[in-house]
Amino acid sequence: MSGWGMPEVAAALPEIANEAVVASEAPTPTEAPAQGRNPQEHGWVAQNSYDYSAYMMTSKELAESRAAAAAEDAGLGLRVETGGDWASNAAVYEWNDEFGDVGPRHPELEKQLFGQDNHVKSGIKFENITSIEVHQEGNIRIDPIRKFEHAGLHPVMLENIKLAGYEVPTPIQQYCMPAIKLGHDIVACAQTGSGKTAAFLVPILSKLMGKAKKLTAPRPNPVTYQEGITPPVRAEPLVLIVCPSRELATQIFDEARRFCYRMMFRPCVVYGGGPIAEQVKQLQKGCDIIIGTPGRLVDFINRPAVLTLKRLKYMVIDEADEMLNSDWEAELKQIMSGGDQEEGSLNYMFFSATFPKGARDLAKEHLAHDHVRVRVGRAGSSHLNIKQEIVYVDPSMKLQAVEDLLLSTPPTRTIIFVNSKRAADELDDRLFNKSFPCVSIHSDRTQREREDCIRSFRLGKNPILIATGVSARGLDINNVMHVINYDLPSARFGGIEEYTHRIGRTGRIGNMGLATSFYNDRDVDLAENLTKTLLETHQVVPDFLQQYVPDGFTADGKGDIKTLKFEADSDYGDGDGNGDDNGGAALDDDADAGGWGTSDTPAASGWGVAPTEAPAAPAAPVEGDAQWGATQAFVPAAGGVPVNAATTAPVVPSQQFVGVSSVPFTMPPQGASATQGLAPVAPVAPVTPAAPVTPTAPAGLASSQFAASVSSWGVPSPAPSQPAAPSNGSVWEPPTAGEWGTAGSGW
Ligand SMILES: Nc1ncnc2c1ncn2[C@@H]1O[C@H](COP(=O)(O)OP(=O)(O)OP(=O)(O)O)[C@@H](O)[C@H]1O
Repeated sequence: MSGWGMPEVAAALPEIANEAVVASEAPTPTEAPAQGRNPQEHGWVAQNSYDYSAYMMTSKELAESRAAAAAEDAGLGLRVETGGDWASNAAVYEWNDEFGDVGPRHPELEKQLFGQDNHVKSGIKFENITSIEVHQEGNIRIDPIRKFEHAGLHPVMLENIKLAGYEVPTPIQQYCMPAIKLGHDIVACAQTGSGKTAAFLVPILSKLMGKAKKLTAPRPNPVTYQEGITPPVRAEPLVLIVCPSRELATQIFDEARRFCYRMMFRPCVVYGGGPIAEQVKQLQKGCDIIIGTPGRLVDFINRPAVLTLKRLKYMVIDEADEMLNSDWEAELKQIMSGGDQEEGSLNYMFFSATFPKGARDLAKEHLAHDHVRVRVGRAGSSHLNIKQEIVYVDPSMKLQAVEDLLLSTPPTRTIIFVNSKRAADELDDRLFNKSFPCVSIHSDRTQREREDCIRSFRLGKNPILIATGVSARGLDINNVMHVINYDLPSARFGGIEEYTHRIGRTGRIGNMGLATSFYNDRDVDLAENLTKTLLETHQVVPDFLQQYVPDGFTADGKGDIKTLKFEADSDYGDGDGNGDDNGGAALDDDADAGGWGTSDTPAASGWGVAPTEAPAAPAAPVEGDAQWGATQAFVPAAGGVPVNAATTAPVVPSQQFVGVSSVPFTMPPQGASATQGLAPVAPVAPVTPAAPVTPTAPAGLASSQFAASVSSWGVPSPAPSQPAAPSNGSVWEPPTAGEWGTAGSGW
């Protein structure tokens, strides 16, 4: 991959509209950070602890306190929730019966919906998204649109698209908009962060708009509505969107709130954990678009006085491969055909960034014969805007490694993935006690805690989020510049698909991002697919993965990526006359290359109503435990100096088996910190780097720009007999002048 220059990185770290968010009450970490290892000295904001007292409040007390918090957010130009509490109560455009076809503007709401930081803005590498080859399969071929203006959208929808800041449609949107307009069912696969939500929401709403008054169910007029007095109505939605996690459901709801602006469609969201009574109240005001997690949807489908699907016109299954895995089978069956919808008059749509063959076969059972199949790139592929670093970290060294990493990277919103709830709790504790502004989320947390956590991460109050993989899918948060796989997903639980979803939390919609994954000998089951993924996206393959580089590729990753075989190819075998057709900009005449993705077992379940998580990984041994180290365990001393655990003597460079070092990371220029709400990066004295490799500032960059913290994080097994060649990412090298990592350096 070509190097990223500092100007690009600086551009990827946008200007801060609102500088520092004042830390509420600085908590007292139980350990004082060691000299030079205080996160605040490295530009991270002070910690904001959870307000646990909020979880003990009555609903009334909570509503008051939330209203105050919402007012504070409003001051920052950020999202305001009416009712001041649950995400499901967020403001929607309320339609007055007096309106004609389109409602008048509402400046305050407009600011809330389309304001500065409420969703991810497209980045400077947008063309990397738009230039990916698009493949169509099956009998129906769609002529893509190249501009929103060519999609035959309702004028108010075009205005909303402008308000959202979208200029050109992404490839998946180019195909889905005309396909939906023509009335086809769809199965669609496109990279993370490539605008799949708008690809279905925009054309569906626009198409329904023409017949809105005829199609929508009667509802109370919001102007005269009085809670407890106005008789409630039954929700009779036209569109149902199912997705696997509560966070994703509320996020799609937010997108629906944007695109329903000035239209008569009223969106609602239902999800587990939130109070049913509140959600019922919303449904009873009328609901045309319902978004939900499977368990809660089934709950409501079983209450026909509250919800009926008899008017339904569109059913969208987002994160379809996840939803079609057996963990959700009963719920999905009931949602898809167990309500009172008329199957024949319904359009089904399946969307995901990964789509193993087993899931595609299941999806076909619901799709009309003449459905449209479109995929952007290979199903499950990642894109070039995410720089992927795989570093060897002995399990006993992970904590040290993650600290080093956080101290040597610019403070930016960072998501750290772990494989179990316990690991999330533990890592949160450890980092919090070292003064890192972190929060954590997993399925054992109450819904209130989950919403608070995401909110505080979104606002940049706590810009480090520790999460189990269940949060991987769909989360779309502005300026997440770094994803760290503290644990890599095991092949049994999500494997390479989950890896793709996790790293896809950064580098969205043309923005650039970095994904650092800690690899060790337990991750061998992922090694082959991981290596192919690195090669496919022109990333550096480190030494310890070289043995998985397929024939035809050189050690530095050169080779024909079309020859990379991922397990499953086109759904249409040879000889059926319906082969893969490339509808994208550049023709790819090798239909076998890439294909739809792997046919691995479906990914582990998300965290809707019946979450099942990957079982806890075997407990990591205590630091220095020889079991997980290779021939030597290097224990970095304070300040990151590697020492030999056995002797505690500093390691002499020529003796050491170099694992992977934390490579100094050039700090962005002042004022270009990535995280809204983060304190501006203060110039800090670099942590004194020491043997074995002394980072020297590349010419043209002041050494104070480095937050250097060099340590050794373990040794790959089998350990190389010689220090690894410095060309493949496993040994630290100073970045070349003006570059933020090159193909030859660690970062
Ligand atoms: N044409 C566009 N131009 C600019 N921004 C866009 C466009 N389409 C969508 N976006 C924005 O891009 C971001 C990512 O979109 P979205 O969440 O739909 O991605 P996705 O493909 O569903 O990703 P994932 O697979 O991770 O769920 C959103 O913030 C969305 O508002």
